[in-house]
Amino acid sequence: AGTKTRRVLAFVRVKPTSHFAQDMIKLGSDNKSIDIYIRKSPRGGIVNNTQTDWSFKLDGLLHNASQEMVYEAVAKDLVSKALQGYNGTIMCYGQTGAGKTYTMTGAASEYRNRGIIPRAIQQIFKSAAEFLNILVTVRISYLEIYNETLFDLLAPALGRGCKDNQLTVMDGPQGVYVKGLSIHPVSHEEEALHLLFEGETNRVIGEHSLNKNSSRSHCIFTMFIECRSRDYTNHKCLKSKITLIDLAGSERLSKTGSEGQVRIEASYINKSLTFLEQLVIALADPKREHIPFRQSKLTHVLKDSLGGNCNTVLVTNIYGEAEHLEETLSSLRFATRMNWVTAEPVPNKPFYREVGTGGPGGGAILLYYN
Ligand SMILES: Nc1ncnc2c1ncn2[C@@H]1O[C@H](COP(=O)(O)OP(=O)(O)OP(=O)(O)O)[C@@H](O)[C@H]1O
Repeated sequence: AGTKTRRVLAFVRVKPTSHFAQDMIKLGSDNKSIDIYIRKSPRGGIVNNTQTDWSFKLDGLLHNASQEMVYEAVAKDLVSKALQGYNGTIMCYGQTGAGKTYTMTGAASEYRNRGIIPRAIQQIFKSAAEFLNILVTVRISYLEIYNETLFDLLAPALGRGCKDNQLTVMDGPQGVYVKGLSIHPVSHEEEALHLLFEGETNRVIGEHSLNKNSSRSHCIFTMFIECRSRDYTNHKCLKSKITLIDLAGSERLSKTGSEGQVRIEASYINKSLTFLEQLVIALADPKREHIPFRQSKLTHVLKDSLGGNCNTVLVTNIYGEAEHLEETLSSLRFATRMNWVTAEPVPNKPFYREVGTGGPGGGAILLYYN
């Protein structure tokens, strides 16, 4: 019997605009393809040398889609699978200002504009409340990678750049983890949202010509989920994690007019995204023996999420305007590279948890074994 395989799902979300370049960007009527046409320019240029037409196949095109529609298409199934023991990763990639943070976290202005993270939190706690015999526990961490340094967004007191408290990526027997990163148990939706909000306020935000509130870092929000029977004589547990990643924006330095610190940040961002791309190319090649996970902090942290046993979804955020076509093309190329075939994820194995005094959730002494 052949091994079952699945693809990493690739969605593209087009930022709403009144200047959509209809003659250059054609969206497939089935919402599963995008064609790009670029007229040859006598001056040449990066995209104007030989090829003028491109066609990209996707798992879903999100155009004029509400936050709710995006969540339904991209995240809902992955989150319910997580409650059945499957790990899940959703990652937003794209040009600066194209809507990654809007997609992942959302806009605070209106409740209906909340993004994937708050909706995933809501789905988990809503499902947990509906499970009669299963107790769900959730823990949260929020990591930021800024200029190749790791920061704990939920423990700002440790200080940005404080040498004594540097976090490090470690390869452990249960996979990759970040040593020193705080992990917070949460028992209801509001508590989780509060942590998300706290982390958001600690992010590094910069301003440049394409985005007034530009995320200058990669941010990784992780929910560690554990499901166990409410029947205390049965200590079987099922563990999974959902990793939600808002990558820093790819950008051309000339376009954003960046200088000084912003320029330094941009070169770190671009370098780590290039390593991410190299990683994705290596993962997609079945003949490749060496997978370059350790090239950057981002690729190392994402080792399990991208290379491991995981449902993975990529959302590529693009602009619809002609002036951004070159970056749009490069983002779409990344999206289709990401669309590689991978092994079918399997649910994590249940394990037994010995509960000491205090009972489940109440300061129990915990021992893990498979
Ligand atoms: N689909 C959308 N609908 C409405 N507003 C949007 C949408 N996408 C993005 N925006 C708005 O555009 C602006 C830039 O978006 P956002 O900050 O999400 O971009 P980004 O890709 O995260 O950029 P960076 O990489 O610079 O952080 C924000 O004001 C955001 O609210």
